[in-house]
Amino acid sequence: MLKEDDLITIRRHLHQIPEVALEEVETHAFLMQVIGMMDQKFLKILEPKELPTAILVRVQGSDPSRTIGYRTDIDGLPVDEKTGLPYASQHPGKMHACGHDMHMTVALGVLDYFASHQPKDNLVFFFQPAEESEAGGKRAYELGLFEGEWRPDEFYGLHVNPKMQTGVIGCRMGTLFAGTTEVNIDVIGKGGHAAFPQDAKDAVVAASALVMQVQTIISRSINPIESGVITLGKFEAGTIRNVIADHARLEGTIRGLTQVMIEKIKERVQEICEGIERSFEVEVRLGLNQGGYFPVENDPVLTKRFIRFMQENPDVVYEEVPPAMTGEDFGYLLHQFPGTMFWLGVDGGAQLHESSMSPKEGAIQKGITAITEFLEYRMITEE
Ligand SMILES: CC(=O)N[C@@H](CCC[C@H](N)C(=O)O)C(=O)O
Repeated sequence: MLKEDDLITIRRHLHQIPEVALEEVETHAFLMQVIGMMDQKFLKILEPKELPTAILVRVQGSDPSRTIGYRTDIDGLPVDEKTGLPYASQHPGKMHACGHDMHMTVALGVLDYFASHQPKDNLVFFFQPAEESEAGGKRAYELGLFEGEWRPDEFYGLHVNPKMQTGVIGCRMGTLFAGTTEVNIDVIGKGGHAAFPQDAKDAVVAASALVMQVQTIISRSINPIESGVITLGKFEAGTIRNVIADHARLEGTIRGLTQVMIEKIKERVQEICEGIERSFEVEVRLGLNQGGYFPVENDPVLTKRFIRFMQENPDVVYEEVPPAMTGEDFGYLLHQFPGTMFWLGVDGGAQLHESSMSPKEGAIQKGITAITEFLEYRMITEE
């Protein structure tokens, strides 16, 4: 059985080897190594060749009435780590700035427990590549990885929250996280000499106007009682100060707590792009890709039971939370299977995706305890 010190060693190693979506080769190999050291009696492992960095592990139940799924994501972000930790990322420009190293470690701890304490129900653990982009959950589903004995009747998963106290479990009925849509915009103008703007179609000016107009969608086009976000996090254009740029590239993300909100924002972005084309005499190519990042909607019955268990468990501090504008492709899996997503507090100082985000490792054992106790309780309840 993995002890708390082992789990911390595992987490630190995972933290040192972040890999971005669909490139999680070293992470996959290390996860397989740790899983391989567990008691194998009740385990069956699936390494799907169509999604080579994914791993599914099935734990055979002793008297199963259902199969319960538990998902962790495994990818890192293209962020240059600035924590100064002795076990900081060894992969330049990449970091577990979204805490997936913590997610994996908690999942390994829960799996290790059930590998040596046979559960009553079957369990399926899904080590999922590509949460931050490339929709790994949707890919896995569409590849048929959850068919037959791998099909969960219900699915659970967590996300760390650096703004909550270490080990606190946070959840809510209904929508927990927003749905997201990736936005890619290419503004194509005409380059020229900085001194002769009348002969060019400046892509920087057109793209800048586009950025400012897009920001009015939230303040002017949507009901202020409802929630939406549009962030254009990347703007690239130009080569040198005295050449007017012929091309600008914008990349961003739209977020809404309902699909209706996402559709409304998408429609307005499209209209603004058309307007920019006319007013600046440029071409605007808009790409919108939701991929599977649906709003994360918790199942009413399962989530009520989950919340009640956490509220009544003396080993757990539980907090009711508001919905968050973070996205999660677990939203896609929760559209296919009923389930619950929840936060695990890690008191990490900086926010998710910041280069100085540093979760408190005390959350690992607290998370494992809360989840294993919940799963054991779930297995003795009828419905
Ligand atoms: C928890 C978290 O931070 N998730 C990501 C998901 C990204 C979704 C997609 N690639 C997009 O940007 O639209 C997030 O940024 O919320």
